[in-house]
Amino acid sequence: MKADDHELAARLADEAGRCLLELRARHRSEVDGKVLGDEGDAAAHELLLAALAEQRPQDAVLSEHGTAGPERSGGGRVWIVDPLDGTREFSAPDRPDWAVHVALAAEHQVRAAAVALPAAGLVLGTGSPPRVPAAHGGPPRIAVSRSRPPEFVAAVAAALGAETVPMGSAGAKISAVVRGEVDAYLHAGGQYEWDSAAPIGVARAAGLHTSRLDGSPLVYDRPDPWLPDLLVCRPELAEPLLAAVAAAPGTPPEGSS
Ligand SMILES: Nc1ncnc2c1ncn2[C@@H]1O[C@H](COP(=O)(O)O)[C@@H](OP(=O)(O)O)[C@H]1O
Repeated sequence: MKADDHELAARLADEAGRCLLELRARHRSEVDGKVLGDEGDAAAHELLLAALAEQRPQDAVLSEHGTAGPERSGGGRVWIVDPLDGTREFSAPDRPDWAVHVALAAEHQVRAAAVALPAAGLVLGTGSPPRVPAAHGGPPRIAVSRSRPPEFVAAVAAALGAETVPMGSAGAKISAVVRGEVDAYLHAGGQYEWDSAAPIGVARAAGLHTSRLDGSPLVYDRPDPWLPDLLVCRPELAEPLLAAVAAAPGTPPEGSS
């Protein structure tokens, strides 16, 4: 770990977020959503890869849009980045639920991370971990994908007397747990390491529970970046949520990789 890895993660997430905001403002009325999303993905990816090549030339990089730097070597330093998480939401007018993810993993764990929420003017990072607000006291609120909520989530919510809150972007949903806007985020059905590495790093640093849906730890920098399910929640909800997931019909088989 270098002393300023936390600071670098936060600065790069912020810079990529500003680039995306500027692009979105400039092109909003001219191009369709798909083109805007593709341009945003490419611009933020190039910015992050150029900055990491300059600042950390000896580290490997795994981005949603390609790899760079030295080969990944089981457990070495690797930056896992998602230049634009929530591309669909970025491409829609005025939606705030999209994010930039920058994480550094070593020994298969996230060691430093930052998530920019550019539309909210926020960067959450491990350098000064956010404080999770006190529980709101009402029924638990579970964030789920807007477009692909897991089928079993209704049964899980019913078991806990919880309500579900559809939202885009894994980073925005995990940040919503960190910020106390919801109490949990549950995902199944598919995702890659870059979708969760940075926000999971921030959530852990903030003291939240993070795991796979079978309760096992989230492991990063594996040869195959497929990481299909996860749970982030307030610590007191982990046990009841994991039990409800295990009991719900149609949940992923244990340890599904
Ligand atoms: N079943 C699935 N398979 C692959 N990726 C998925 C997925 N469900 C969600 N994701 C990815 O996870 C991120 C958050 O999705 P959602 O908003 O539905 O929760 C999105 O990343 P990108 O926007 O970076 O592509 C999306 O592509």
